[in-house]
Amino acid sequence: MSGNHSYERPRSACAPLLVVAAIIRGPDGRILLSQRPAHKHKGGCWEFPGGKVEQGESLADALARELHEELGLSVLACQPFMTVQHDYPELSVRLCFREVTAFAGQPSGREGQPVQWFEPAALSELDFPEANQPVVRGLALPDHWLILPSPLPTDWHDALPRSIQAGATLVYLRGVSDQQQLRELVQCCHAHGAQALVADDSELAQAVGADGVHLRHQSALARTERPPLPWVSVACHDAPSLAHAQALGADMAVLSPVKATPTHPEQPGMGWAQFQTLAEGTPIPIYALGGVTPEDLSAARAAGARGVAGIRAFWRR
Ligand SMILES: Nc1nc2c([nH]c(=O)n2[C@H]2C[C@H](O)[C@@H](COP(=O)(O)OP(=O)(O)OP(=O)(O)O)O2)c(=O)[nH]1
Repeated sequence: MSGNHSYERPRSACAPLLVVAAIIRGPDGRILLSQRPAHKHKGGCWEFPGGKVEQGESLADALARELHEELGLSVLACQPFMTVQHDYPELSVRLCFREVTAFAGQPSGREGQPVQWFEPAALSELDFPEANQPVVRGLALPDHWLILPSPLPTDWHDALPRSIQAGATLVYLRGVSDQQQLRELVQCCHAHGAQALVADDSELAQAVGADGVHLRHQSALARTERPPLPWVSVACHDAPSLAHAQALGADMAVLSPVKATPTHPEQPGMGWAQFQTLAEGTPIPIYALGGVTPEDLSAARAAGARGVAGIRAFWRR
């Protein structure tokens, strides 16, 4: 603990500092960041432009005010991205990220701060405040995640590319035991710009050229270390499994069931309110699964999800 630090305050004594921060993409897909002034908390780090929400102010009003003051931009439309709670030793923050989908004006650092557009792939190399890590990971992930129907439909050569083109650029190749067929599925994913995960087995993932593994619930609980692959996802159902996913250093978690599904009608699902409580308490990108469709994306993001995942509703015949 940094006992004499000027930001110090007893953590339990007050609510976290509420901050709103913007993901702003230019027409070419680059992302706008500003550099924090040296004298401020996390000085010198790159940040998503934004700042503290004032007493009685809505998140949308705070975002509009901050982007106008700091960058000279007018926000025309925005939507929730992720919400991250983080305890710095000296300060707890609740960062509400918003994706600005339309804006007017040419951004400039109106408070003298450096402002720069970055390629999304360059973000992982930058020095950000620690609280931003889940968002930086989340920006490299898609809104939709496809779980392969099992048994594999015979028309998969047509349906898989169509499903990827519809937005599911992350595909979990489950239920396929034939290595040659898995290899073909991975190649099909890569040829159409998607990344592919296989269940649990890192050696199998490497053998078939997949990008990572999706750890099923029991398999994740049996592990104490992250598999050595670029992408690791974990199937979660509750707070302990999400905490375990975080401890493993997973890049994302799939939290289910949100709603009842045709295959498990007896399970009512946790609903969006419980989903939100669990998702916002876990600093990794979370996907909503269980009775959700691509049309649930807005509801899922409003509840703190990075995106939505599913089987049949995401499979384009
Ligand atoms: N804006 C922003 N703040 C972040 C990010 N990540 C992160 O941990 N923070 C923290 C740093 C600060 O403790 C807090 C933001 O407070 P701030 O002091 O910058 O807010 P502000 O712009 O209203 O500043 P001021 O008017 O008081 O000078 O949130 C981020 O990506 N963007």
